[in-house]
Amino acid sequence: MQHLLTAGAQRALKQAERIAQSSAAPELDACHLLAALAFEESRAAELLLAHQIELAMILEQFPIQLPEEPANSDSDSTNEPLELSQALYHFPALREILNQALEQVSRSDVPTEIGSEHLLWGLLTTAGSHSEWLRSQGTLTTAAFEQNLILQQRQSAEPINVDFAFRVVPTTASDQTNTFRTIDAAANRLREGLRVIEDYLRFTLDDAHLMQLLKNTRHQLAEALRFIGQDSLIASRDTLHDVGTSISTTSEFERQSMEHLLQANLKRVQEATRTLEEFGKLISVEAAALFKQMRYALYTLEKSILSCLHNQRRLEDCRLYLLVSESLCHHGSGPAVREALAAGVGIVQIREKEMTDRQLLEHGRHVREWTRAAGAILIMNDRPDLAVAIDADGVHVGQDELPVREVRQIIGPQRMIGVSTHNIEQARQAVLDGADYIGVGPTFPTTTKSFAEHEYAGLNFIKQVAAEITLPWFAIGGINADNLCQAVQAGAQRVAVSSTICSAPEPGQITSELLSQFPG
Ligand SMILES: Cc1ncc(COP(=O)(O)OP(=O)(O)O)c(N)n1
Ligand SMILES: Cc1nc(C(=O)O)sc1CCOP(=O)(O)O
Ligand SMILES: [Mg+2]
Repeated sequence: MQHLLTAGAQRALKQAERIAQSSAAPELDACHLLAALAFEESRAAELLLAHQIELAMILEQFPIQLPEEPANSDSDSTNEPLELSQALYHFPALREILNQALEQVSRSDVPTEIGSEHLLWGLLTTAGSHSEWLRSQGTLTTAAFEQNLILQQRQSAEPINVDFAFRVVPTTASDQTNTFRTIDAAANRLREGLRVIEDYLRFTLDDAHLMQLLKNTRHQLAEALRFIGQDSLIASRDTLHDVGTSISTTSEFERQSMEHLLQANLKRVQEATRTLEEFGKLISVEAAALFKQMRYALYTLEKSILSCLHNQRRLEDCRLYLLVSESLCHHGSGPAVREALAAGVGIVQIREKEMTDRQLLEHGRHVREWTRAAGAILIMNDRPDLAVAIDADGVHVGQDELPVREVRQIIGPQRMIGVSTHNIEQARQAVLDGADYIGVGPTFPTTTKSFAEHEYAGLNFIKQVAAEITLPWFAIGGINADNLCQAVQAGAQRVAVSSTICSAPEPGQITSELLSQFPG
C-alpha cells in the first residue's frame, strides 16, 4: 500500500532541510524538523502551541539558525503527492521519525495521509534530545497527543480518498474556466466567512478551543485548494464580470444582532463548502472529499457555538450547584435541599447510589416540586430514564456511562446533558459531543467519591479549562468555604459541591457563605 504525505508534511520536511542548511549543520536532524514544524502553519504547529511550545523556545534550546530568505514558493510547490518511500529516500536521517509517523497513521480506522501532526508524533516517540526536551515541556505527553489525533479524526466525517488521479472532467475550455471560477469565488466566500466567525470566537465568545477547530478548517481549505491548483483558480478569476457582485439586497446589510451576524456567516461557510464540494468533484476527488469533511466539521462547529451561547444563557445565574445524597445529610436530604434552595443554590442534582428505582422516583418527584417552586434547575445523576420520569431539566453522566448521543435519544432535545471530565481532552470532546455543561474535577481531595491519588486533576485542570472553554462548566471535588476562592482564582465561575452543603449543620448558612465568595 502506498503511503502519502500531506502537503503540510512535505513543506515541513523541505523547510527542515533549509533550516539544516542555514544552521550549517553537517546533516539534517530531528531538531531541524521540530523547528520546521513550529515554523510552518500546520496542524503540528497548532498542537505545539496548544501545549505552549513556541518556535522561540526551540531556537533557544537547539543550535538552529532559521533561513533569512523565505521559502521559494515555486520550488516548494507541493502539488505532486510525495510517497513515504520517496521521503525515506530523500530524508534518510529522519527514517525513524517517518516510521513512527507511519505507525501512528496505520492505527487510524480511516485511510489517512501522513500529516505534520504525525511527524510531530514521530519526534515525540523517537529517542534523542528532541523528544526528551519535548516531553520535559509539561503537557505534551504521548497520551495527550494521541487524544488530539483521535479528536481530529473524529472531526473528519469521511475518510480521505487517497487515490490521487487528477481528473479534469469538464470538457470544453469554457466549462473548465467556469468551474475554476466558481471554485475560486466559493473559496473566497468561505475564507471571508471563516474570518468573520474566527473574529467572533476571538473577540466576543473568547473560546480558544472552538477557534482552534476553525483554524483546522482553514488549513484544510488550503490543502484542498492545492489539489485544485492555485494557478488555474487565479487565472480563471473574473470578478468584474461575476453576476451578483454589483447587486446587493438590503438584507445583506442588515444584521439585527451579533448572533444574527454569526448565524448568517455560519450558513455562508456551509453553503460555500457545498459549492466547493460539488464543483470540486469535477477537478479532484481528493479536494471534494476534503471539502465534504470541512462541511461536516462546520456543522459540528455551528452546533457547538450555538450550544455555548444557549447554555450560557440558561445557566447565567447558576454559580452554585448542589449534588444531594441522602447518606451525607445529617437531618435528611429534604431540609438540606430546601434550605440550600432558599439561600440561592441554582441547580440541584439527585445523586443517589443506594436507592431503588421506586424510591428514586418518589424522592425525585419531591425534589422536583421544591426546585420548581424555587425556580431552580433539577438534574438526575446517571439515569436518563428517571430524568424523564420525574420531569427533571437534565441528566448528568460520567465518562463510563452512556454517551451524549445516546442520552439525547432518551431525554429529547430540550433537557440538559452534563458530562464529567477529568482532563482537557475529555473537556474538549464533551463540547464537540454536544454536552450542555461539563463537570471539571476533581479539584481537591474528596471523600464523597473515590479517586486514586494520581486522578486528582487539581487547579491546573481548572486553569486549562478556563483558558479555552466557554461552554458553562462547574469545578467540582472537595470544594468548601475555605478553598473555593482558589478555584475562583484559577478561573472557575461556577462550582458544584456535595458534602460541604449536605453535611453542614446549617445548609442554608453555608450556601450563603459559598455564594458570597463569587465576585459581583
Ligand atoms: C456536576 C457533576 N460533575 C461531575 C459529576 C461526577 O459524575 P460521574 O463521574 O458520573 O460520577 P458519579 O457522580 O456518578 O459518581 C457529577 N455527578 N456532577
Ligand atoms: C461526584 C464527584 N465527581 C467528581 C468529579 O471530579 O467528577 S468530584 C465528586 C465529589 C463531589 O463531592 P464533594 O463536593 O463532597 O467533594
Ligand atoms: Mg455517574
